[in-house]
Amino acid sequence: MDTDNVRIAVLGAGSWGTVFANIVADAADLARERDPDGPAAEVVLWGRRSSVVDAINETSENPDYFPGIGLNPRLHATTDAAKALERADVVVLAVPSQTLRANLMDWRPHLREDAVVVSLMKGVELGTSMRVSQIIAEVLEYPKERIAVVSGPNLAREIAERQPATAVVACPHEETAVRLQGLFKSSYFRPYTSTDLVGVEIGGAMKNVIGLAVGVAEGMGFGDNTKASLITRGLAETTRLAVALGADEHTLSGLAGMGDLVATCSSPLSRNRTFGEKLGAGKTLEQVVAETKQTAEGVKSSESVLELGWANGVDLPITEAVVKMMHHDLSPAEALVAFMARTAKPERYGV
Ligand SMILES: NC(=O)c1ccc[n+]([C@@H]2O[C@H](COP(=O)([O-])OP(=O)(O)OC[C@H]3O[C@@H](n4cnc5c(N)ncnc54)[C@H](O)[C@@H]3O)[C@@H](O)[C@H]2O)c1
Ligand SMILES: O=P(O)(O)OC[C@H](O)CO
Repeated sequence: MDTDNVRIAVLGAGSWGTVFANIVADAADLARERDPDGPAAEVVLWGRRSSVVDAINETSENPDYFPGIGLNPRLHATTDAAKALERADVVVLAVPSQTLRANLMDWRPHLREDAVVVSLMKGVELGTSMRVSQIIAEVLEYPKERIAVVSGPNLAREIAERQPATAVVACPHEETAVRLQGLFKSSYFRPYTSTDLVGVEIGGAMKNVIGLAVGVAEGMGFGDNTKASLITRGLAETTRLAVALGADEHTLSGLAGMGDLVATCSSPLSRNRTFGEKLGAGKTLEQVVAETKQTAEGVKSSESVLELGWANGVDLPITEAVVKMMHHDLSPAEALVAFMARTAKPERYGV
């Protein structure tokens, strides 16, 4: 991949795809401002719905997700995936993790053979327990040098408002991560690089599951001690799984681990935390599902994460409680009793 006149396609015009495309367009403007004769990046956003795509092109706004927030006027959108992917050097994926495999099969014929593919997704596939980068590698048959992930404390709405934020761009091939970092760095978005793809992806997927648990605690009326306990033990659980899968434990105390966990578990903007909160406050699962219009990845990924834990001999008690509440009719009150009755242990993350 060359950074000269790079064409970037962002696939998925939901909340994060829209905001990320905007970051990249703003980053390109900044690069142009600094070096008017230098290379220029061009960004195109693919969305399913023509009403959203038309609004972005005509008003530089995504009225469904961020009414009233101006997007970069250079950001162009299309409903034609083939057109978005035409000549795209970098393809950024922002659809729900559970639909990705089918989406990639459709998009595969239009992808350039040498494109770099970047996942913004925070989930683990049901049925296979594959991380998103593994799905990409399998479906597209791309080498690891051309598959990257961006993750971190990135609540889309705050970044739509151009509030300062940080993230991690991870790729086992450091050179790719550094090139992407250059393309994604704007005045308000600061990406760091990492080569620990596994740690970054597991951190992103598991913070959604722990966010659900913290939301349930919030909904049940518990205070900060309970939430801090879940966050801290949630991080221990996340680290345990990530390390068992080959990650560096330090990644989990970074932005894609603790950083994202804290943002998700503290913020009313988090869909996962909000989902859990409604359940904890007494709504039925059916009611909460019906009210949730956007992707709350942790609901489905809790099951695949738990299976990943079982397959690797890793105990994931918070994840297990979440799975029982989300999929096996265990009430939040019953989950709490079972959780607190567990055998006493030392604090180390490894147990
Ligand atoms: N929203 C955030 O703050 C945020 C931040 C970082 C990462 N993420 C991650 O980004 C990913 C996308 O989340 P989002 O927040 O943009 O979700 P969203 O629900 O806001 O948007 C999802 C998008 O995918 C589209 N979509 C749904 N089903 C589809 C299908 N079958 N085929 C193709 N497209 C489909 C929707 O139309 C929508 O445009 C998730 O993995 C999420 O965890 C979200
Ligand atoms: O709204 P959530 O719970 O999907 O979280 C959004 C981002 O992943 C926070 O970093």
